Amino acid sequence: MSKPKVLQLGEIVLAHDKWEQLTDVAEIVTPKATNREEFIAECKSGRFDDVIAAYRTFPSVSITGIFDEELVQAIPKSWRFLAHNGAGYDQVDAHACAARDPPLLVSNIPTIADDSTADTAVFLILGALRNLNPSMQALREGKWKGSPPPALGHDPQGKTLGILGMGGIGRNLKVKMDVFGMKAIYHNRRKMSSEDAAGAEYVSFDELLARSDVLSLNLPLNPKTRHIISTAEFAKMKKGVVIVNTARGPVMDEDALVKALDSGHVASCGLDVFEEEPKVHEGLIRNPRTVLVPHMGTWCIETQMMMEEWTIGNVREAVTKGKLVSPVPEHVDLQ
Ligand SMILES: O=CC(=O)O
Repeated sequence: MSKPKVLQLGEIVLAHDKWEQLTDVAEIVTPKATNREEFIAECKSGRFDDVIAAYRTFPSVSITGIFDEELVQAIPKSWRFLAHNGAGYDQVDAHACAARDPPLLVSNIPTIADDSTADTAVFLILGALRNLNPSMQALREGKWKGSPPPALGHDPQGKTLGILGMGGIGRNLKVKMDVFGMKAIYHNRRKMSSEDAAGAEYVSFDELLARSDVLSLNLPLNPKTRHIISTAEFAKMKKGVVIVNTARGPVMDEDALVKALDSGHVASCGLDVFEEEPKVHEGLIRNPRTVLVPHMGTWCIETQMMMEEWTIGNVREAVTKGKLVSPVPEHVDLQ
């Protein structure tokens, strides 16, 4: 009897053994397509007709494009599960997937990415607060600290850390920054128990903007959070605020950020994510006070291994048991 098919969308970087073991229960197929148009044509050609589950990575969006209604309607009905290797699943329209008949059930990585993403935020907070970028750049250009030396930075001790989006990563970051003496406040749609918020103070959105010395964005990207930080929000912040984003680029209006940096209202920023990755706004590159990292939040061996193994676990569960281990919240009640 032939095995069910699993479609591989993107590379397996580390968990080769676990992926290989999947062939005990499934046949793995890979797309020939290199862009969305070709991928949709390949779906319609019948080549994926026996696929029941797919493994997908963030960069595989270059092959498939967003999993939106058009794509979800083009894939074969046999294809019932989509295991996403990542915490944020903004490249997948969970509502369009749920609305398909039968639904395309989606899973993500629930907590595995919390530590490494929060660690990246710690690095960006310290780098941006201490204004480390100009001297790092000067050193590589053979100019030691540069002449004149860069403006003095600030200590984190005693400063207020505002966390927009107190989920697993926000909470992890809060606990880590306690050690640096920062006082955390947060805003979510709903106030959490003190335990879930790790003791951070709940404030309104406007109060968060007004009180933060460092504002960290830790919320998912969706139509409601797109450009949640823009010109009007920057105007409500303290002069000299530091902005850190390890969530998704489009939660912040990058043009507005560049203007706020140029005017000096925002002192500096630390960014791991950008509005149009891999494109980076020229105004961020030319500004020496920005600390910029090309979406490396989870790019470390231990975390990548765990993320891949977890995602493969979701694929295996789909193939062998017809369900997912960690469906996205919108799909929990669908399986
Ligand atoms: O960006 C990384 C993730 O969503 O896991």
